[in-house]
Order: sequence, then C-alpha cells, then structure tokens
Amino acid sequence: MATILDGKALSKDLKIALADKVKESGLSPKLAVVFDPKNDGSRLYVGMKQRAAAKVGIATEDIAVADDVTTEAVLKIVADLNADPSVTGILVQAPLPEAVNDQQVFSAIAPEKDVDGLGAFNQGMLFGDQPGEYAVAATPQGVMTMLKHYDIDLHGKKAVVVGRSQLFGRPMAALLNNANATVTLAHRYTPREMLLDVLKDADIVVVGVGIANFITGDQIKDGAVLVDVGMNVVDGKTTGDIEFASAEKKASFITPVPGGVGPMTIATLLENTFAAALSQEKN
Ligand SMILES: NC(=O)C1=CN([C@@H]2O[C@H](COP(=O)(O)OP(=O)(O)OC[C@H]3O[C@@H](n4cnc5c(N)ncnc54)[C@H](OP(=O)(O)O)[C@@H]3O)[C@@H](O)[C@H]2O)C=CC1
Ligand SMILES: Nc1nc(=O)c2c([nH]1)NC[C@@H]1CN(c3ccc(C(=O)N[C@@H](CCC(=O)O)C(=O)O)cc3)C=[N+]21
Repeated sequence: MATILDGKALSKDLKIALADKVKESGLSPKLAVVFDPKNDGSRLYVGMKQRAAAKVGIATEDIAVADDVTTEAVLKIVADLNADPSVTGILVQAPLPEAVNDQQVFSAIAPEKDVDGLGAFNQGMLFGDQPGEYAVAATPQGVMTMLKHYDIDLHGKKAVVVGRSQLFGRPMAALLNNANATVTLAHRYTPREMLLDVLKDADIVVVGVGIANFITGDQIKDGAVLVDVGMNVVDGKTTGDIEFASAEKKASFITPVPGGVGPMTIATLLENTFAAALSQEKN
C-alpha cells in the first residue's frame, strides 16, 4: 500500500509559515496574473491563487485578456507590469488565446518578476544548474519540495518524466537531473513500446500529459514513486493522469489528485512571489 504524498497538508503548513514571514517582513508583495478568462481551467486556478494569496498577505491583480488579443498587446501589458514598482511578481497563466506566442510573452517578463520561472533567463539558469537566486516553475519546484519532505532520495535513481511543457515537464526534467537522477523525458513522439520499456523499471515517474488514466499500475515496478501532475475532469470529477486504484497497490509513494501536486503549485508560486519581494527590496 503506497504512502500518500499529501500535498494538501504540506501546502497548508507552507502557507502558514509564509504568512508569518510576509507579516514580519513588513513588505506588501503583489502578484499580477495575466490570463484568458475564456479558459475554464485558468479561471479556476486564478481564483484559487487569488484566495490563497490573500490568506498569506500577498495582494493580487488579475488581468483578463480578450480572446482576440495579439502577442503585441500582451507584451505591452507585461512591459507595463515590469515597469510598475508596486508589482512584485508576474504570472502569465497558460494557455493564452491561440494567436498569442506564449514563449515570447514568458521571456518578456523581467527575470526578477518572473515568479513562475517560465522565461528564457530563469529556465537557462535552471538548465545550467547555476548558483544564486532565481525562480523555478512552481509545479516542478513544488514536486521537489514534496519529495524532499518525504525524504525520497533521487541520487542515482532512474526517473521518467512524461510531458515536456515549459511550465512542467522541461523544468521537472532539469530539476531531477540537477538532483543527480538519470532522467528520461517522454513526449507525444515517444513510441508506446519505448515508454512502457522505460516505465517498467523507473524508480520515480512524474506525469503531466492531460490524459486521464494514462498510466496504470501494471506499467510500473513495485515500490516506484509516482507523482501525478495531470488535471482532468471525468464525469464532473477531477482526476489525474495515473489510474490511482491500480497504481497505489504497487507504488511506495503516490500523489492523489486532487490534493497532491496542485496545492503545492499554488503554495510554491506564493513562496516565489515573496522571495521576489525580498530580493527587490534588497536591490
Ligand atoms: N497540478 C498542477 O499544478 C498543474 C497541472 N497541470 C496539468 O498537467 C497536464 C499537462 O499540462 P501542461 O504541462 O500544461 O501540458 P501541455 O498540455 O502543454 O502539454 C502536454 C504534454 O504532454 C505530452 N503528451 C501528449 N500526449 C502524449 C502521449 N500520448 N504520450 C506522451 N506524452 C504526451 C505532449 O508532448 P509534445 O510536447 O510532444 O506535444 C506535451 O509535452 C494537464 O492536465 C494540466 O492541467 C499543469 C500545470 C500545473
Ligand atoms: N504559468 C502557469 N503556471 C501554472 O502553474 C499553471 C498555468 N500557467 N496554467 C494552468 C496550470 C494548472 N495549474 C494548477 C494549479 C493548481 C491546481 C490545484 O490546486 N488543483 C486542486 C484541485 C482543483 C479541482 O478540484 O479542480 C488539487 O489538485 O487539489 C491545479 C492546476 C497551474 N497551472
């Protein structure tokens, strides 16, 4: 029977500690979120972030973009936020409307305000495992915080990451590599047989593809650590990319969906925002 990686409980503790730190600092951090209000997931997550931020003393400013917005118009919004001294952190919620070049927008965020670590500068720092302070994407960073909390050793282990988005898979693979795991990064063009072959003896599997029950218990080895980033709604119920019932019988540790990676993502984003406020105050 697997130990549950309880992101909900851990994120609660992190937010209590963070609220104290924000209060003691006397700072007034503000997180600006640019998002597409037509995207249901975005509306849901923006609301969750807003409520969680308020509880720890971080102000939020949510900027909804029209569905015909252009890349240039979003770049202008980001430029204004970069120049606004009252704005500590900027999050561009993916996906933006189809016509917008997300990557170009992510990289236009001033690195010191890029609290989701999606811009080329911060991703480059992560890829190169550079020393110093820089923001790392909240989802993969939250996964690493959870693994550390449960003393899960990554050194020399075989890790498989499925999904290679800018906000999850790519930084996830970089973090596991920096932790000295041997990492396979699978994606849509990974042949099914090859995926099954790497999964069967993986010590840790982190999946975020957005396909319900994409990974089942029979595909993983006994004792594997399973982290489910997936967020799908099936018959009105939120479910992950891992078929929990069959997988938890073989895994040593497993995240639930909901209650696993999601809450850690939000807590980590808020920690990144406060860290940005501290470094901006110093400079
Ligand atoms: N809990 C949380 O905090 C978060 C949850 N999510 C959830 O994670 C999931 C992924 O989101 P996101 O990272 O934005 O991913 P994207 O939707 O941007 O990309 C999906 C990724 O999965 C890969 N993929 C698609 N089909 C397959 C397949 N059959 N086999 C292997 N790989 C495949 C794609 O490969 P390719 O690159 O080749 O197209 C791509 O890299 C979603 O359900 C999202 O809601 C996302 C962020 C945070
Ligand atoms: N720049 C950017 N950064 C992101 O981090 C980002 C993004 N864009 N685009 C969309 C995804 C999605 N995402 C989630 C955050 C929290 C939960 C979460 O807390 N979910 C709850 C359940 C919510 C429910 O029940 O539906 C849970 O897992 O317990 C889920 C998904 C962040 N994203």
